Amino acid sequence: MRTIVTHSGLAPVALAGRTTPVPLLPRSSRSCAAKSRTLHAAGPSTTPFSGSSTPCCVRQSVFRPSRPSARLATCRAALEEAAPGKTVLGFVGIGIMGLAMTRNLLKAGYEVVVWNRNPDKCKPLEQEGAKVASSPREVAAAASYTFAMLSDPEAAVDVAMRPDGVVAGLSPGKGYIDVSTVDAATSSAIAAAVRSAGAAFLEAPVSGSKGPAEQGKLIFLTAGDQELFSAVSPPLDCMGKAKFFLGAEGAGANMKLVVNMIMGAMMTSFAEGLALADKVGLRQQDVIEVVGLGAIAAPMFALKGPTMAARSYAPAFPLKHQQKDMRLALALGDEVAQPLPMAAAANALYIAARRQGLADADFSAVMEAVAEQKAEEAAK
Ligand SMILES: NC(=O)C1=CN([C@@H]2O[C@H](COP(=O)(O)OP(=O)(O)OC[C@H]3O[C@@H](n4cnc5c(N)ncnc54)[C@H](OP(=O)(O)O)[C@@H]3O)[C@@H](O)[C@H]2O)C=CC1
Ligand SMILES: O=CC(=O)O
Repeated sequence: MRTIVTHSGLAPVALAGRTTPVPLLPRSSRSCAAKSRTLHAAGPSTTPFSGSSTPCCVRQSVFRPSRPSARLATCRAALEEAAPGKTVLGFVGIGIMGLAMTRNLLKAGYEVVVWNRNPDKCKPLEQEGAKVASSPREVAAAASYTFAMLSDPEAAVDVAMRPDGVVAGLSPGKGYIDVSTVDAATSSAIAAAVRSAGAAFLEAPVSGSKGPAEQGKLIFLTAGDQELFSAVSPPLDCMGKAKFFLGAEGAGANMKLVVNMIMGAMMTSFAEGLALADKVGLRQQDVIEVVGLGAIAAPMFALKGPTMAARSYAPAFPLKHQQKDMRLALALGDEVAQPLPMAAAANALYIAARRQGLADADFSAVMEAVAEQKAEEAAK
């Protein structure tokens, strides 16, 4: 696991312009930490647990953090480092990602309490040793640290704030880690509610899809309460290969939107290339190979190219979520007057694909918004 703190170092030394390995992982997480490295980069400092310092690159107007004094007043209980056999973890949102991530926590020996809106999705985890709760509040009440992996801002707010939501089960000494992809304002609103219950908050959206989630190779883009980041480093290490602490909440959400905006535009460009190649009589497989050998080679093209050529889109990253991310990134650009014409064009294609009934297909199904219709569909 690589840990990169671009905000304030967990170790005293931070070097600008390069990253330096610092073995900082706890003994209790040795089994997961075998794959880990800890790296620190320069950045402004903050008070641990306050989440109150704002890196110069993140605008207050974008993520609207709650008042630092309020946080310091409510977040005083010390957080114990999570360890298998000692710490109960919670997980709400057992979709494609939540299922794989919870499995890795169970495999590492953690006791995990889970909840999902559709309870059927918890059944495989129950068979693997998880306890199933009847509400998000019950999860948070039973666990020291509760993770959430939910579709979108609306779901994230609802599961946190509803009467039997996560916040109702929180108290001092507990923490809430929202790993969903949401916008900074949503994350800040949830953070404020969590802190008003005396608990700590970490936003920790992930880069990496179903495969990396299954393999424990996600990249966590975290921000918020740094003491919580330290406390949950062992479980993060079980689920991921790298983790960044980026500062006050909002920075992780913004980083995730930047990364996924790039990914979304790359995918539409790739789909257009495959479609054009087909139109002019080139073999798509040859295009994939040529692209893979040159400067624009990307793991995503190598992974998705063959299935796109086969017009097959089993969902790993649902298209509706990629379109949500484009929408949120465009709103962020709007807020800070950053033109994003490529992202806007790509977003229009994802919307077109949604209209074609492909919201639940993999996001590579944006291919269908640009490619020649399949013969059987054209015949309808
Ligand atoms: N799949 C991927 O490759 C990646 C996804 N992400 C992000 O992770 C998040 C989850 O993605 P993924 O697992 O793929 O998505 P899924 O669609 O598989 O899962 C979504 C989860 O959210 C729950 N949910 C949705 N709406 C509500 C609601 N109103 N109340 C309660 N629960 C709700 C669903 O419950 P139910 O089962 O009952 O519908 C389900 O557990 C998204 O924010 C996505 O952008 C990030 C990185 C990679
Ligand atoms: O959010 C999706 C991903 O692959 O990362």
